[in-house]
Amino acid sequence: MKNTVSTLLKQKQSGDKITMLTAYDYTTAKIIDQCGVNAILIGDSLGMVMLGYENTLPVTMEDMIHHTAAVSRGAENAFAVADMPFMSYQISVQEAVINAGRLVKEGGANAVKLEGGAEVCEQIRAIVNASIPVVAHLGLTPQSVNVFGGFKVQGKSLDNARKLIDDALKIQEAGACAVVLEGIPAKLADIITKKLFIPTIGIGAGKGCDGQVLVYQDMLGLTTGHTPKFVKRFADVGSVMRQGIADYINETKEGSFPADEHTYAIEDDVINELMREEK
Ligand SMILES: Nc1nc(=O)c2c([nH]1)NC[C@@H]1CN(c3ccc(C(=O)N[C@@H](CCC(=O)O)C(=O)O)cc3)CN21
Ligand SMILES: CC(C)C(=O)C(=O)O
Ligand SMILES: [Mg+2]
Repeated sequence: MKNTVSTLLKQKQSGDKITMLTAYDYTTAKIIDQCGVNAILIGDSLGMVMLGYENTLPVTMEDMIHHTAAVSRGAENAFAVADMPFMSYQISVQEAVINAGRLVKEGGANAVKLEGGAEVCEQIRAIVNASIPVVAHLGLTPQSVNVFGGFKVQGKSLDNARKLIDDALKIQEAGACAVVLEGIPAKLADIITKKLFIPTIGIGAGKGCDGQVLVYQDMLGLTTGHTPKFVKRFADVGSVMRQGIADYINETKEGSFPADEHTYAIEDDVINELMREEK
């Protein structure tokens, strides 16, 4: 059965932790969906993990629709949430509604996610009024990387923490159905989670949140280089891939691949006739 906004709300109420992972393509979405993950995020992190950009800022609406459509076709049960890319919702409320609508209409998303608090409440209200569920995103909001001066933990000072609590209440009041809390102290996330009736989904925000989200390449050991402190590697799929690819190279070079079982046969009289003609 397809998960919905009310499934997630009931999970908060009953204390059943919400699981969310990112996906950017059909094959991966299908595996994640079949495992029983509650929600799939088509994150604008795709700019970094799928397209190789330095940050999420270059990601376009076309990129998001392309990947969201692929994931939606694989998300049979999981609630599919699509990120609104940088500059697709900041300029005006009208543009925000148009772009949210495209992610649902052309991408098949069940909800959209956008970054920010008080400053995007008008957009949240308008998108929700258009019958599109909105997930908010507070704390280390990666689209603000140039303001933060890097991917830095937020909400450590009293003023900043107060602002985040206030933003959380405001986005809830504006109609958000859930909120991602990213890169904030666990004890602050606990306070916000207790104050809100909508579910909080944490990434680098501790175990007190109503759910967790991770980028799947991070949790499966597919990403290299610096990984944020909040990443746990649940498997080392990167090593499995490297070994499989090394074996393919070796067996192809030495001639043991392809074997008879990977090869198509032809009737003897057909091949004999062909060979006679070739002589
Ligand atoms: N692969 C991947 N995983 C993610 O979680 C992710 C992306 N990409 N791209 C979009 C954003 C960017 N994110 C990031 C990226 C880096 C840090 C990071 O390195 N943080 C420091 C915090 C240092 C501090 O302020 O104390 C860390 O060391 O954890 C955090 C979030 C989260 N998102
Ligand atoms: C890290 C998550 C929350 C995200 O916004 C993304 O993957 O883009
Ligand atoms: Mg994102």
